[in-house]
Amino acid sequence: MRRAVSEHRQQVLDLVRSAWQRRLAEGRGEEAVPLAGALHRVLARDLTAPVSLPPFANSQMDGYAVSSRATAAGTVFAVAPPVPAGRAAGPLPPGCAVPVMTGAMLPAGADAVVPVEQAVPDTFAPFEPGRTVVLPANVPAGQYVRAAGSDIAAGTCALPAGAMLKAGQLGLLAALGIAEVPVRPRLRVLLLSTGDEVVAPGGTLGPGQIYDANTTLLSAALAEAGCDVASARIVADAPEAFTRALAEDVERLAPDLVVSSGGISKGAFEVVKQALAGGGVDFASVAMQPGGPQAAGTVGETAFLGFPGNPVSSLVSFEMFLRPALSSVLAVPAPRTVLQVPLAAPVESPAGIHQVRRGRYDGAAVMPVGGPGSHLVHALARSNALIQLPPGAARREAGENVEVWLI
Ligand SMILES: Nc1nc2c(c(=O)[nH]1)N[C@H]1C(S)=C(S)[C@@H](COP(=O)(O)OP(=O)(O)OC[C@H]3O[C@@H](n4cnc5c(N)ncnc54)[C@H](O)[C@@H]3O)O[C@H]1N2
Ligand code: MOO
Repeated sequence: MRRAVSEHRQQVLDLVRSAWQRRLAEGRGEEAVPLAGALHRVLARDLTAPVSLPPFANSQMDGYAVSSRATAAGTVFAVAPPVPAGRAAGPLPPGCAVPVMTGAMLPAGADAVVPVEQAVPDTFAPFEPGRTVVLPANVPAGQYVRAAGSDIAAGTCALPAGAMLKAGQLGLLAALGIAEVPVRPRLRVLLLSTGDEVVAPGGTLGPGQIYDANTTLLSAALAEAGCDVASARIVADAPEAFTRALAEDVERLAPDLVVSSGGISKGAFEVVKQALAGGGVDFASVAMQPGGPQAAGTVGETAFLGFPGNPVSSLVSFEMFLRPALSSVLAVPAPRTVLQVPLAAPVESPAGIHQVRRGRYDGAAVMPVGGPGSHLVHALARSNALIQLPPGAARREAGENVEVWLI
């Protein structure tokens, strides 16, 4: 009896949730990272602004700082010495306009700025005593002034716990002078790619050997999803070697989750199955293609997921089971965008199985790329969408709407 996709997804979700709760219970729920290393991390707690932004009233334009009240009475002003950037402005002398450049501190007593284009003359000349400038009458108070604290006031919440730190958020923290950020830890994952036939890229292939795609593919998928891939290596097709490598790496790296690829189906040399069957890991056949063979459970106290060896099966397993669990438990990564879009060409899928085809979505329709085969990495690389074909229909016609996940 094949296991439903939903049932396996629930098991993976439960495993990830327990792994995460275990991590939090050990008091490893927060870490401090330098601002420069905080991209795509999640804020662990509310951050309060230590200073106001802007920190002082400053000019929004290159122009003349004036007292708005003085512009009601007269339009000719003596030009005072300019305020250099990064220096404190002195008080506004009576009857004067002070040249200020964008961002310069406003002199005390000035409450408005007239852009230089609205002045006569309309360009700045080097400072010289005795120069005058004509400004428009009745300049409104506050014109082109960026008031202190008008963006954020010191002592208020700058970012809430759970905020994803992207360019805008990191820019705010930098502007606030915050150099170190408390972030949630990443799920620590250990990756083991099994197979006597697989050789690391750059190595020499012997007869019957292929390059190891899964270590790179799954490391990238996990990293993109915000996980910390603590170690990723190839393990030979020998159960003792696998058990030893697993025990060593778990001891050394204390991962929250172990992910393996290969060695879980029906062959004579299924290393993961041979090493772990009869323990805390279930070996199941999920009604999904690719990604039918699946393993899930715990090794000791560590969560364990075994993905099938075919590279597309590995990635589809990650997308269908692990990634949604990470989104749900850790709030990172953001769930995939799901769309209902018309098929650009008909597709057939086996009865009773949830098939996941790769496709290219062009903004209007999705075109299946390559066939259903789970070895088709070139087709995968040309795709930007997973086409979900749940059991129920053996054939979908061009123009029929299907669910796609943008990847
Ligand atoms: N009699 C049956 N045979 C198979 C079944 C089945 O139900 N009955 N299921 C098939 C399905 S579906 C899949 S998927 C695979 C899964 O097999 P395993 O997870 O045991 O994986 P392996 O046999 O180790 O490898 C499968 C395939 O993938 C290649 N591979 C493995 N690792 C890598 C890697 N790191 N980089 C690139 N390619 C890799 C490997 O050479 C094989 O071609 O089983 C089917 N068989
Ligand atoms: O389920 Mo396998 O993953 O067809 O290729």
